[in-house]
Amino acid sequence: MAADGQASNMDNNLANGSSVAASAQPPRPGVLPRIQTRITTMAASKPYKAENNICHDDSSRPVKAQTIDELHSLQKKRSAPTTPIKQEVTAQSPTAFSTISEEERQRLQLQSISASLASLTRESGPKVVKGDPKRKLETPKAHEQHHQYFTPNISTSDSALKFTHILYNLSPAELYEQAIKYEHGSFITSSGALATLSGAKTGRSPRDKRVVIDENTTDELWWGKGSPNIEMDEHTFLVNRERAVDYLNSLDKVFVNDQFLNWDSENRIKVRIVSARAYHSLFMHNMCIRPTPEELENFGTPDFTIYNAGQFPCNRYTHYMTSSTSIDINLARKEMVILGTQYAGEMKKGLFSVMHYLMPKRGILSLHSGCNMGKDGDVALFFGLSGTGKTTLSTDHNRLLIGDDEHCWSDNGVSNIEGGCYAKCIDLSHEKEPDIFNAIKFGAVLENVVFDEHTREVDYSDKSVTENTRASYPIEYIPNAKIPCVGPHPKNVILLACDAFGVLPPVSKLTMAQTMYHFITGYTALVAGTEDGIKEPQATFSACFGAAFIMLHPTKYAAMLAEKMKKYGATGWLVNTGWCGGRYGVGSRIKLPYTRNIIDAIHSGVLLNAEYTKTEVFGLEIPTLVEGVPSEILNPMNAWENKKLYKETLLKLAGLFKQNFEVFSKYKIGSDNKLTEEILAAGPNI
Ligand SMILES: Nc1ncnc2c1ncn2[C@@H]1O[C@H](COP(=O)(O)OP(=O)(O)OP(=O)(O)O)[C@@H](O)[C@H]1O
Ligand SMILES: O=C([O-])CC(=O)C(=O)O
Ligand SMILES: [Ca+2]
Ligand SMILES: [Mn+2]
Repeated sequence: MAADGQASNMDNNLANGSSVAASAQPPRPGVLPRIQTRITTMAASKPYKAENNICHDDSSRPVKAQTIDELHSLQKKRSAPTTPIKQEVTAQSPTAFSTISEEERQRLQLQSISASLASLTRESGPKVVKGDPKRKLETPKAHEQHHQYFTPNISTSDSALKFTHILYNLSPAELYEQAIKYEHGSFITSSGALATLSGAKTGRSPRDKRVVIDENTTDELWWGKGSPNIEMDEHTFLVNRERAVDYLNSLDKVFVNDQFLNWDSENRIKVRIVSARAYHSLFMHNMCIRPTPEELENFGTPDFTIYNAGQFPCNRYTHYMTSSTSIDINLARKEMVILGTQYAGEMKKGLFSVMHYLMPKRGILSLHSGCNMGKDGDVALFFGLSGTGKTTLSTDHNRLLIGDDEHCWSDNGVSNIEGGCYAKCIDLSHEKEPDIFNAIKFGAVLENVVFDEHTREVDYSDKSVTENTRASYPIEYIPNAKIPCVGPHPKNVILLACDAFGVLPPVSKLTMAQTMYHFITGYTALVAGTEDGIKEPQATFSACFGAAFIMLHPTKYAAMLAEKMKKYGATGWLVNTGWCGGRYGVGSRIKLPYTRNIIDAIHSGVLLNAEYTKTEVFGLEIPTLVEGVPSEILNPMNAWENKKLYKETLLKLAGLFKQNFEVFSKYKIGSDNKLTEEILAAGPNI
C-alpha cells in the first residue's frame, strides 16, 4: 500500500510541476526515492502532462504501432514503384503510354521463372511464389493473392502441391541476411564484406566440364586433344538438368538473378541464374552487369540460363560422369547445369565459355584478359592465365579500369563482359594493392578466407582453407572504374606469364608472329589452387591464355587477334610476372613495383622506342633500360648465379614449348599457310 501511495503521490507532484520540490523532500526512512529519468525535456521544453493519473514522456512522438510486429512493419517501406512498361503505339492500342499493371507484370515475371524451373517430364511442378517463405505476410493462401504465384497446370504430383519461393534479384543487404541466417560459414568481416565458404571445392573443376555434342557443335567446336570441351550427349544433359531442377524445386526457396553480360549494348546477352545459395546469388550480382529497374521490367526471356544445384552431386551411374561433379553446357538449349560443386567461379567461367562461342559468330573476339585505359584514351589488354596478374595489373590507380578478366574486341573497340572483378586475395595487402583492398567492403563476397573470430579482421596470409582465396566485388568499387566499361581499340597487348623456371625476361617486345606464337602457346606456371587439385606451381600451356574457356579451335581466336592488332596497330609484349634469379624455390618472384614500372613504361610509349638486345633461344627483344627496374634483372641470364644451370633450364623450357606447339603446326592461320610458317619460326630456336 505504501508503494502505491508513494507512486500516486509522485505522479501528482510531477503533474503539478513540483517534482523538484518532491525530490528535495527527504525520503521517508527506509524508502529510497523514486528514480526520475527526466524532469522536463530540453529540446521541446514541454512539461510532462498527466492523463488518468499516468505520466507520459512525450518528449519524442510516440510510434504509430500497437504491437512489436506493427512496429517492425513500419521499419521497411516499399521499394519505389518501378516505371511502367511503355508499349508500342498500335492500331489496337492507340494510346502512346498505355501500361500493363504491376499485377500483370508480376504474373509475367513469375510465368517466365516458372517456365525456367519446369520439369521436362512431369505435367506439373511446384508453384512458384515471390518472397521469403519465413516472411508470413508474403506467403499466399491458395485461394487468395492469385497474382502472386504461377502454376502452369492442375496439380498431379506432390511436388506440384508445394510452393517454391523465388527470391528474385535481391539486393546485397537482403542477400547478406539470407546468407547469415541460413548458410553455415557466412560472416560479416570487419571491413563489411561477406565471408563465405565454397565447400569442398575451392577452385574450378575443368575435368568435369561437359559440352553437349550435336549436329551443330560436332563441326563447330574444338574437340579432342588439348580441348576443354569434353563431350556429353543430349540425353545425359537432360538427365542432369532434371536432377538439378528437381533438387532446386525441392527447396523452400531458390534465388533467381536476371542480369546482363557485355557492356557493348548491341551485343548484350541476357542471363538468368537459378541457385540455392545467397552466396551464389550475391556473387553473380557482383560479377554480371546489374540491370536498372527499367531494364529488368523489359527483361523478357533470358538468352541463357544457369541451373546451379552445386550442393547436390551428379549420379555416378549416369553415363559420362567420372566424378560427383558435373558442369554441363548445352548450347542448343542455351542452358548450363552445375552439380556437385559450389565454387562460384564455375558460373562466371561457364558463361565466359558461352561468350567464347556466341561472340566469334558475330565477328567479335572474346578474350581472357584484363583491360584498362589511360587518361588519353590509350587502351591496354592484359592476357594471362589464372594468377598471372590480370586483375592486379589492370587495377592501376593512374588508369581507368575497364575490366579485370573477360572482354570482347569488336569493330567498335573493347567492352567488358562482366559487371565486377574477381581478385585473388592470398597475401593481399593495402600497401601493395590499395584499390583491391579497399574494394573488399559491404557487398563484396570473400571466399574461403580466414578471419579472427572476435574482431573479424581477415588474415590474408592464411591458407588454411585454400591458397585460392578470392574476392568478388562490383567494378564500381574500384574508384577509377570506367563506366560504361567500354573503350577504343587497344594500343598495347600485354601477354602475362608467371614463369616458374625464371628464364623468361621480365619484359620483351614482340613481333606480330611472336605475339601469335605466345598467344597460341599460353604459357605460365599455374599458381596453386585455382584449378582444383593443383597444389604446387608447375609449367602449364593453355591456348589463348584460357584454353579452359575457349569453344572453337585456338587458331580461330588467334587469327582474329592478329587481324585486329594489325588493323588497329597494336604492339605485343611479353611480361614475366614470375620468377627471376633462379627457378621457383631458388629465385624469387619479380617484385610487383618493378612489374608496375615496366607496365608504366609500356603505357607511356617510352619502351616502344627504347634500346633493345635479342636473347638467344627464344629470340626475344629485351630493353637494356627501364626506369625504376634494376637493369641486372632485365636479362635473366645476368640475374642467375649459375650460368650453366640457367642455360640448361632455358633449353628445357624451350623444349617444352616446342613439344606443346607440335599439335598446332598442322593448322593454317589466314588464307594461305604463310602465317603458320611465320608463327612457327617465331618460337624458340633449338
Ligand atoms: N610481379 C607481379 N606481378 C603481378 N602480380 C604479382 C606479382 N608478384 C606477386 N603478384 C601477385 O600475383 C597475384 C596475381 O593475381 P591476379 O588476381 O591478378 O590474377 P589473374 O590473372 O587476375 O587471375 P584469374 O584469371 O584467376 O583471376 C596477386 O595475388 C598479386 O599480388
Ligand atoms: O575462374 C576462376 O576461378 C578464376 C579465374 O578467373 C580463372 O581461373 O581464370
Ligand atoms: Ca582475376
Ligand atoms: Mn580469369
